Amino acid sequence: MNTDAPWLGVIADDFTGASDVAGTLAGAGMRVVQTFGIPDSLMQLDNVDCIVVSLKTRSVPAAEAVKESLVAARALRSRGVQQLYFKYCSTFDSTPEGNIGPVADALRKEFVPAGQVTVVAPGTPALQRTVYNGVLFAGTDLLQESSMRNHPLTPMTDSSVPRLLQAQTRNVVGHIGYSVLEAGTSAVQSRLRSLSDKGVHYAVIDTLTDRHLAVLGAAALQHPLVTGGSGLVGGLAVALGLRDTPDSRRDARPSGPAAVIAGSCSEMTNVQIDTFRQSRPCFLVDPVAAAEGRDVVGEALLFARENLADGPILIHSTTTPQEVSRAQEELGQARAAQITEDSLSAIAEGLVALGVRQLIVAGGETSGAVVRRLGITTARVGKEVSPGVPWLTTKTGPGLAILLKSGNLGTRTLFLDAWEHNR
Ligand SMILES: Nc1ncnc2c1ncn2[C@@H]1O[C@H](COP(=O)(O)OP(=O)(O)O)[C@@H](O)[C@H]1O
Ligand SMILES: O=C(O)[C@@H](O)C(=O)COP(=O)(O)O
Repeated sequence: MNTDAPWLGVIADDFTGASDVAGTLAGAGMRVVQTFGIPDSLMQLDNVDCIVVSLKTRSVPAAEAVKESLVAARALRSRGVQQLYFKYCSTFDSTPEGNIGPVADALRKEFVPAGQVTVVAPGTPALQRTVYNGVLFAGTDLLQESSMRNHPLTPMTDSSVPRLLQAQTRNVVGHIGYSVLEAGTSAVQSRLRSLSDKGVHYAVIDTLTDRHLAVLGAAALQHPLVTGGSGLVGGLAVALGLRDTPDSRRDARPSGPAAVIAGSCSEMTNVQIDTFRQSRPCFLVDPVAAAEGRDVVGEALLFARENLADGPILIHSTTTPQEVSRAQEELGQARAAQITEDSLSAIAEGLVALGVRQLIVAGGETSGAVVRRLGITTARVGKEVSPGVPWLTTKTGPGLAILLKSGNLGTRTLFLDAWEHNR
């Protein structure tokens, strides 16, 4: 695609979710740039098909999330993007107050013609997230019975997407079942029109397969605003017919000393750390000890100095749900998260000063804290190591190959073998 203006402008509510969507678009042959924070008008973002803006708005107060998302959307529109995409988690990570509903409401109000329904499609089959009769599944588990029920910041205890969204908005939430998706694009378009005519503002869409997402992508291609997980951007790309345009994957990526920083307490991150630990050294950062005044940053960097020369190292606060509860009881949820994020981002800064040039960060909030601390504002999106997990090459801040891993994404050996994909 060679028009001057980018086709798609994505507003992602966390940094790993942004990487996920950026990797999906790059995998579909798009030229993608990922920004961390809102791009100002001077930022060079030329010759791209998609701009993915990473925000850290999933767990902040709703009013703040709305304000930032609107500014991001306006910045994207001022660069001529044809379609806006609000990317939230495939497990609909949110609280009863938001922030998915309030942000979507605000974007609708400014960018969607009155009376047009907006698509809501968290389902991302490539990540084993499917929506059936409006109910969200993570693999074979109902969302509320999956490990997401124990998330430190956004525990998910209901699986019904219409019910979750309706609690967050005064707008009317409807649903389109998978049989309509099976019937094809015209059937979906006509059902979307009929929901609009009935005064419905949001249509939660069943998505069980990539074929459903391709059908939905074709049906929603002309919508000024689309919302969902990373699956639907793949559907839009298929509908647009884009394949194999020259992309950024030939960028030379930095190599050199390698480290993992993990603040994600998700099930898969725990498994990935257990796998790494069998052959490589790990260091645990305890937020309670940090709150008591222990120099966890200094200790972690001493560990790094002693081990970096031998190969990748891992520094984590990742722990079991029981240990997270213990820290939260001691410090409060917000303070435990803040201390952890502050410690891990200071450690990341120290690691870069020690010469680390390949960095994996596990966890969306954690990635937000680390990337901000390192002063990185843009990155070119490259090879996916596994679905939703691409290497990025920083264009500002320290020259790094950086991989931002969502809590539950990636294979169990990711921390050991991702480095081979950074070539
Ligand atoms: N040991 C811990 N105790 C309490 N909170 C923690 C601990 N380790 C990490 N956290 C916090 O849990 C949150 C994990 O969220 P995030 O980084 O987005 O991971 P994920 O991608 O798995 O959702 C972060 O705010 C992090 O600071
Ligand atoms: O949609 C997804 O599953 C991911 O892109 C995502 O947003 C995951 O968030 P974190 O688990 O908080 O990294």
